[in-house]
Amino acid sequence: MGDERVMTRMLLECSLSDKLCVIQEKQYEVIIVPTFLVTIFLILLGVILWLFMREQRTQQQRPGPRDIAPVPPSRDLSWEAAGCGGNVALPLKETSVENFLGATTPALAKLEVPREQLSEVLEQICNGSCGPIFRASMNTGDPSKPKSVILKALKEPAGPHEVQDFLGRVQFHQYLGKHKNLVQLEGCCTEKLPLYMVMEDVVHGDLLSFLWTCRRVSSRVEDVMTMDGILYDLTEKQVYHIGKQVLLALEFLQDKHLFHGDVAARNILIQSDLTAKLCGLGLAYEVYTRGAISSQTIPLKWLAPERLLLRPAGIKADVWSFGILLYEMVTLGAPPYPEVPPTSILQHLQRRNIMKRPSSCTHTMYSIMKSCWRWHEAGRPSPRELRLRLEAAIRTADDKTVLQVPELVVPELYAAVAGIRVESLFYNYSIL
Ligand SMILES: Nc1ncnc2c1ncn2[C@@H]1O[C@H](COP(=O)(O)OP(=O)(O)OP(=O)(O)O)[C@@H](O)[C@H]1O
Repeated sequence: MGDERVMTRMLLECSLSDKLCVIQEKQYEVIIVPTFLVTIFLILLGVILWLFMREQRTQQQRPGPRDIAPVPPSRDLSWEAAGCGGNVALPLKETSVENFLGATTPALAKLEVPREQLSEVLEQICNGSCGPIFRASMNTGDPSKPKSVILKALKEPAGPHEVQDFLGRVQFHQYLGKHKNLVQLEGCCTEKLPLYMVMEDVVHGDLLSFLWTCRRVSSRVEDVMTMDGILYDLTEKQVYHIGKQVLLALEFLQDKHLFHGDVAARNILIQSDLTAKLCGLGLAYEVYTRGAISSQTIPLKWLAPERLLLRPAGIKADVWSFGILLYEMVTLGAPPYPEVPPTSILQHLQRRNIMKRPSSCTHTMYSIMKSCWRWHEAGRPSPRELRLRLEAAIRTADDKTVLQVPELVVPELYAAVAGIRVESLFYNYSIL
C-alpha cells in the first residue's frame, strides 16, 4: 500500500508533505467516482421517467372503460356477424404475426397454458365468430382427473389484424376478471399459432337448446326428465332464478362501464344446477375497445329501439333484450314477435306495439317484461332495480307447475321467424 502511495506521488511529481498533492492523489475516490455514479443515477432516472410518461400517453390514447362515450353504431344492420378482426381500428405497428406475438405475449404470460397440457380434442362444438370452438381434455397434473375445457381457436390463416384482435379478446377476459355468471377464461395459448383461448366448460351448453329440450307434452312433476344429470323442466321460480343471474352479470358489466349488446337465450350457458353464465362477449369487447358497437350485428328482434334507430346505446338496451329473454324462457324458446317479419320490427315498435302476454306468463312477470320494453331508455329499470323486482317476485313464484309447450321446434323455421341464420344457431338439443 505504502509503496503504491510513494509511486503515485512520484508520478504526480510532488513531495510527500504536499497537501494539494493528497487531493490530486485521491481525485479518483473523491471526485471522479462520485461524479460518475451521480451521472449514471441521473441517466437511469431520466430513462425511468421517459418510460413512465410513454406508458401514461399510451393509456390516455387507448379508449379504456372509463372513457366510454357511446357513439352510434355503423349503418350496417344486417343479420350477419362481421366476426373476429373484421373491422378492428387499432393501429398495427408490427407487420409480421411472429413479431406481433413476440411483442404482445409477455402481457399474457400469466395465462399461458403449455400446449402439452391440452391432450386431446374431444369434439368441435361449432364455429364461433373467430374460428372453431372445440371441447378438449386438459391435463391437471393428476392423470386420473383430466379436466374438460373449451378451446376457442383463431381460424387460420390469420393475418396480424386477426391476431391482434384475438389477443385483445383474451386480454379483455383478463381485464373482466372472474364473475360466477360470466363464462370464465382459464388461460390461453398465444406464444405461437394456432392461438387458443382456454375457457371453462359449461357442459350443458346454451339456454336456448335447454329450453327447446324442456318442451314436451306432459306436465306431471313425476315425469321429470333427466339427461346427463340435468333436469329438463322449468318452473316460473326457476325462470326468475336464471334471470336474476343474468342480471348479476349485467350489473358486473355495468360497473365496468360496459354493456353486453347481445342478451339472448342463445348467449347464456347453463349448468346442471341451473347456474347461468353469460357468454358471447364479442360485442362487450367492442364496447371496451371502441366505446360502441359497430362491426357486429345481432338479430333485430332482440334489439332495443335505440339500437334499431342506430342511436347511442348502453346498458338499458341490454335491459330491453332481457325482457325478450324472459319471454324466451317462459315460452320455452319461442321466437319473439312470431307474427312480425324481422325486417318490419322497427315499424312495429314505432307503432308502440309490444309482445302480448304469453299464456304461460303470470301478470307479475309480464309487468316486469313491460317495464323492460319502455320506449325511452330512461323509463326502463336498471339491471339492479330489475334484479330487486325479480328477487321480490321469486318469493311468491310458482315452484310446482312445470312450464310446457307441446310443439317441438324446427330449427330452420325458428331461424326464419326469429331472423337468425340457421348456421349461426349453435343448437344442440334433444327430443326426449
Ligand atoms: N365455455 C363454454 N362451455 C360450453 N359451451 C360453450 C362455451 N363457450 C361457447 N360455447 C358454445 O359455443 C357457442 C358460441 O359461443 P360464443 O357465443 O361465446 O362464441 P363466439 O361466436 O366466438 O362469440 P363472441 O365473438 O361473441 O365471443 C355457444 O352458444 C355454446 O354453444
